Amino acid sequence: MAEQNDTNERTDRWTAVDHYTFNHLHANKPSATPSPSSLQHALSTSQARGLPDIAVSPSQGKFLKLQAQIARAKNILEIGTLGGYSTIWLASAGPDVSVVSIEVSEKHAEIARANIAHAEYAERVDVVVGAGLDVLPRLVEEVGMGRRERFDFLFVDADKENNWAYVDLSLGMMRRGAVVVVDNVVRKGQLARDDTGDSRVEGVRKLIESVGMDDRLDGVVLQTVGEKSYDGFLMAIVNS
Ligand SMILES: C[S@@+](CC[C@H](N)C(=O)[O-])C[C@H]1O[C@@H](n2cnc3c(N)ncnc32)[C@H](O)[C@@H]1O
Repeated sequence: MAEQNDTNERTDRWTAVDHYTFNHLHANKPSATPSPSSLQHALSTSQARGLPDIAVSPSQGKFLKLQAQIARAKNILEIGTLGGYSTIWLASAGPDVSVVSIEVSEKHAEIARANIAHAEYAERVDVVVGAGLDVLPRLVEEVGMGRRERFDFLFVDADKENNWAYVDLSLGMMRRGAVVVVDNVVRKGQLARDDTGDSRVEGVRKLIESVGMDDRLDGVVLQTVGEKSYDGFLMAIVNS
């Protein structure tokens, strides 16, 4: 029965709503930023180069852009670049926005840089190749030495096992009132189970429980459905 979704898989209805709304609110709008053609280019070159189809959806990308604008973010940190699709959305939050995006794969980073350049954001985006756990301490040191500004916005979308380590490390270089967004935290509802044996679910549970115990952060999880199935974001604000 079409209206039911017992397996939590994507449905045509969720996809149709995403397409309908995104087409009206962005893709068919002449003034849309980033340009729909640059977004499509990023997705099609990523697919042609064999990257997995695990970028945020168009509507989720726009949500990230709007969240960054609401936070008046100028310095954005992203962990997990893939082909640069979400990076392009984040860079589009304003002409004075800079993005540092950390990616462990040299190949992904190379594709991302080309996609970001095609979208005309290369001057404001630095794709850093390396494992998040190696790169973040270097950035913390640079911020501590005053060689780099504090970040206003963090988007975490890499290996889920290290979600909390990424947020914990990044807090040392974020300003008070900064926003943290972590993708893929609901995982088709597996989040509420403690017996999955899935290290990614365990990574997300550690994130949720750690944020809940940490007075530096105030957070919430929003469940989402859409063309990328049933999942959700953790959003938090940095209190201190
Ligand atoms: C879900 S994809 C990112 C999607 C991208 N944020 C988007 O929406 O367009 C996850 C990316 O994280 C990268 N990654 C995995 N482990 C990592 C690590 N330890 N450090 C940095 N990046 C990592 C993967 O290579 C992959 O490109």
